[in-house]
Amino acid sequence: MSMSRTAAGDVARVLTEALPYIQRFTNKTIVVKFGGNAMIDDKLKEQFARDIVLMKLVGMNPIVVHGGGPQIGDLLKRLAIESHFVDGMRVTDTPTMDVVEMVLGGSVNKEIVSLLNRNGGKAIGLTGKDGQLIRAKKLKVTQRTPDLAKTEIIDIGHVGEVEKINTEVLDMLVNSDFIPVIAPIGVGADGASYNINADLVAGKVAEVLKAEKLMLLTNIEGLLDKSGKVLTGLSTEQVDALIADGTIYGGMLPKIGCALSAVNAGVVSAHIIDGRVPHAVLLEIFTDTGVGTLITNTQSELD
Ligand SMILES: Nc1ncnc2c1ncn2[C@@H]1O[C@H](COP(=O)(O)OP(=O)(O)O)[C@@H](O)[C@H]1O
Ligand SMILES: CC(=O)N[C@@H](CCC(=O)OP(=O)(O)O)C(=O)O
Repeated sequence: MSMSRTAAGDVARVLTEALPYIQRFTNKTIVVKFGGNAMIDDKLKEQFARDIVLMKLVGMNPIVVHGGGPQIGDLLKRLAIESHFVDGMRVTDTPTMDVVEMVLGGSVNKEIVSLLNRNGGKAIGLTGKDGQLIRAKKLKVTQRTPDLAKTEIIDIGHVGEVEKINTEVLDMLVNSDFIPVIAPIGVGADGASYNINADLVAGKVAEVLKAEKLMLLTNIEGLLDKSGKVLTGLSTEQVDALIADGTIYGGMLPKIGCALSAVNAGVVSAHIIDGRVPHAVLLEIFTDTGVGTLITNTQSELD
């Protein structure tokens, strides 16, 4: 197939632009959270898989952590089990936990593994139970009483927080050129299963592996301000103010919380990216045009 001179020029420009990024990120760990909402379109899923495989082929170490909230919601609905959220976390009773484990550890995880493998990668799917990858404990949630007079602890069931990530399993896989695909299910000291928000797992994995980047793919352009405009870059202090005034709420709360704690723990940058944009991952990694919101600890990165 022949190419016009302009098209060839465009391709050459894009490839040249990619070169410094390939050099900068060789051998670096990049944790990508694939959100359940970004996972709905077949074409986007295929493009996502190709982007991850490409990263691996040029020498980066991508690690995928996936969500599956909408997919869990669909099965719960078919089973006529009601579900609701507190601060972006699904209240998880025992029947709900069974469904969460079935959907995240089963169909969703295997679909992503299979997509990566079909596109030339070597992917291995894991839940936090495999090799005790994610040790978890029950998450304690505090909420203000309706009269706002005091805070109280509320029970949201089998929802966990990460206690420890067992990096041994991940190191072993990455050193053998596998792409780990992690479902956000934790295991307690007694073997119990915990439902963990996928953003929180991705953040912790990025922290313990001292990742270069944490990329959170979602179904919105990025972090929006009060007027609905994307905030392209912001520092930790700015985020605190946006939470306090209610601009950040619901599912964005755990996302921002984990992005902040990751950059505070040494991850170079965290990105909230619009997973509805074709090849969003590729654009973020290999081009000068960032997509979405960048959160970093270093002011210079934002200038
Ligand atoms: N300031 C904000 N900017 C953008 N989205 C926000 C903001 N505050 C709350 N949200 C909500 O957070 C959602 C993203 O979280 P969530 O639905 O849990 O995504 P995912 O399934 O990808 O993890 C957005 O679709 C939006 O409804
Ligand atoms: C505790 C909690 O809320 N767990 C999530 C786990 C899946 C998830 O995080 O999926 P998304 O990233 O697609 O939202 C849930 O049950 O939906």
